Amino acid sequence: MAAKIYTNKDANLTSLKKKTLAVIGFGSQGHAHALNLKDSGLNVIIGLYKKSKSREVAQKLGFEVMDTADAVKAADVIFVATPDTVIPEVYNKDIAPHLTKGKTLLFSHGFAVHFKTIEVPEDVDVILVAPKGPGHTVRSQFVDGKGVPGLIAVHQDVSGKAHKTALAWARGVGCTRAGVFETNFREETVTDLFGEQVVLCGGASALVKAGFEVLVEAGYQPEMAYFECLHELKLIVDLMNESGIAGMRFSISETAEYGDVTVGPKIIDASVKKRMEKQLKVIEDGKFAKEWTKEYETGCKNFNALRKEGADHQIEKVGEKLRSTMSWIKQTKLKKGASQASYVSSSK
Ligand SMILES: NC(=O)C1=CN([C@@H]2O[C@H](COP(=O)(O)OP(=O)(O)OC[C@H]3O[C@@H](n4cnc5c(N)ncnc54)[C@H](OP(=O)(O)O)[C@@H]3O)[C@@H](O)[C@H]2O)C=CC1
Ligand SMILES: CC[C@](O)(C(C)=O)C(=O)O
Repeated sequence: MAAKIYTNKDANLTSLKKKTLAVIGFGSQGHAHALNLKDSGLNVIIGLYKKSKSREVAQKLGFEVMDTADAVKAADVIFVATPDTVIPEVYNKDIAPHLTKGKTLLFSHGFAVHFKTIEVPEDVDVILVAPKGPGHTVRSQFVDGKGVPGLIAVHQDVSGKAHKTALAWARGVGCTRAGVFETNFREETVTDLFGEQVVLCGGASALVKAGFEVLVEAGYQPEMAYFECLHELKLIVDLMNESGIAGMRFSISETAEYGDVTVGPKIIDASVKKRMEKQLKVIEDGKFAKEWTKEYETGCKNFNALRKEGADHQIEKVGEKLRSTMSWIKQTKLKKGASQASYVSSSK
């Protein structure tokens, strides 16, 4: 049987009305859920640590900001929106001690629960609402009257209402405008990690950079390489997003289409697929989660070096120059150390 896709007609906000919703962390997902839920008419408070750079941003946006433990005490539903690696310390210190019977714990990624970096008590509901898009897009789409599709899952249903709560939250953040699909924590966690590593973030950026480098190293202008390998990628992906790969092929030239179907599979060939399968196993058996947790716990030395290498790449400098003439492209100047929530689409 085909899986049900929930939309606005299947979901209402009733089970969240008269409840206090705490969003712990005010970063990419946190600010988006908090603002969208508030604009949906719900009562949202923010929990942060004392020195958080996002306290002031959240206050300016009209939220009551509390210390994490106080927000957990005051709330009926607690959305844990801190980085996955930080969840264990925040959870053990400020969340778990105040998780009384009847409360609901909510995540937007199943990492901590599935890989058991935390232990949840038996007497609370544990649910997942995972928008399938970056937090800033969850907010900007909502402000535009649209929504990012999402996943819901129930890990623990003590109240018998966990599914309803998840659907109501998905409605409040705008996901049911686009479509919500039910899954479980394992499937969400594994597929999300696979997608972001192999295709969406890791795969796409490595493909773009490799194409850029091949052209530049062969003596072509970096500007040409940028347009061909990065700028136009969005335009092609937009067509795929609107009407599938077949729809994209309808718009491109026949010459491009012939090259697409004959050359593409030689570049992304069976050996690439084999490595994808291998990475899926690494994710499934928890090796990736272990590696990432260890990297975080030992100071992120390798991660920071790779981040710097990426930020210093020639493609970033060329891109900044070329984007400056296209006023309709949002010119986000990323300030090191700034709150994720400082790049925010305004309230309705
Ligand atoms: N980024 C995304 O689009 C997506 C994220 N997710 C999931 O959402 C969750 C949050 O990730 P993301 O939004 O990227 O996180 P961010 O890094 O953008 O934001 C994390 C927030 O947590 C705050 N924080 C850090 N330490 C603490 C603490 N000890 N107590 C309270 N708050 C703290 C940070 O404070 P400060 O502001 O001071 O830095 C920040 O506000 C993760 O589970 C992630 O997997 C799921 C789907 C997509
Ligand atoms: C693609 C990255 C993502 O999985 C997402 C925006 O959904 C993430 O965790 O940030």
